[in-house]
Amino acid sequence: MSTRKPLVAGNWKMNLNHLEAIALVQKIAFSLPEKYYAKVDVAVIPPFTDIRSVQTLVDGDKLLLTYGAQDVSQHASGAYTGEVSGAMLAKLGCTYAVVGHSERREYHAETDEVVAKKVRAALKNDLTPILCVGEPLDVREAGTHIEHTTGQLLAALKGLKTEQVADIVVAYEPVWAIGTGRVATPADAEEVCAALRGALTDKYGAEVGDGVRVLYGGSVKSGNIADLVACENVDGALVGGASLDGDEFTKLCAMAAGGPLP
Ligand SMILES: O=C(CO)COP(=O)(O)O
Repeated sequence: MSTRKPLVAGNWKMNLNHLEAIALVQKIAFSLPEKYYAKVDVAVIPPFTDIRSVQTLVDGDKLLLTYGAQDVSQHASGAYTGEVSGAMLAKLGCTYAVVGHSERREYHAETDEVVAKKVRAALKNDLTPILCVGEPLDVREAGTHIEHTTGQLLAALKGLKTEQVADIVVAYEPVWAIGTGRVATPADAEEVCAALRGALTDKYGAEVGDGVRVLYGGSVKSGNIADLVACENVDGALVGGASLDGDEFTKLCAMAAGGPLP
C-alpha cells in the first residue's frame, strides 16, 4: 500500500436517471460512515443529466463524496451540438472529468489527439482529468501492453507543463477486463500501473511520478478491491457495474479504506 490516498470513482456510464441518481447518492451517504473518508476519496461519475441533482444533494447535505463527468468537450464553447464544456461542468461543482475512456475511444472514435485536447480542456477549468488508458485483448496477447498503455499516456499529456501533469489521475483499464467479469490479477494491474508511474517519473520527475494517483478499472468488486489496492502502485479504482448498487459500492469503498463496514 502506498502513501497516496486511494480514490474510488464510480463510473455509472449510461445508467440511472436523475431521480435514481439522488436515491443512489443518498444510499451511499447513509451507508458509508464519515470516518472512512479520511482513508479513501469517494466519487461518483453520473451521466450529464444527473449532475445538477447530485450537486444539489452534495451541497445541501454537505456530503463528503465528490463527483464528476464522464466526458468533457475539447472545445470551450460554440456551435458543437451535443457537447458539454469544461466551464459548464466546473460551474456544476464537478471535481473530475473522465477522459479517454475505452468506450469513447472505441464507439466515438476518440484518438490520442482528441484525448489530449480533452485533458487540456479539463485542466483549464480546474477539473481533474481521470485519464483512461488500456489495451485491448489482442495487444495483451501480443505482450505489448506496456508500450501500448505508456504510449497512450504520454500522447495524452503531450505539451503539458510538469505542474499540470501533477494534477491528473490516471486509470489503467484493460479493455478485456471491462464489464466481462474477467478482472486482471493484482500482479497484472501492478505491472502496468508501475510502468505508467515509471513513465511519468522518467518524463516529469519523481515528485510527479510519486504523487499522481494511478487507478485500476475492470470488473472491480468489493471482493477483489483489497488485493488490488494492496499493490504498491494501485491507488484505487474506477468502478463500472459495481458502482450502480449502493450496498456493493459502499462495501467496496470501505474495503479500499482498509477495512469492512462495521
Ligand atoms: O469501464 C469501467 C469503469 O470505467 C469498468 O467497468 P466494470 O467495472 O463494469 O468492468
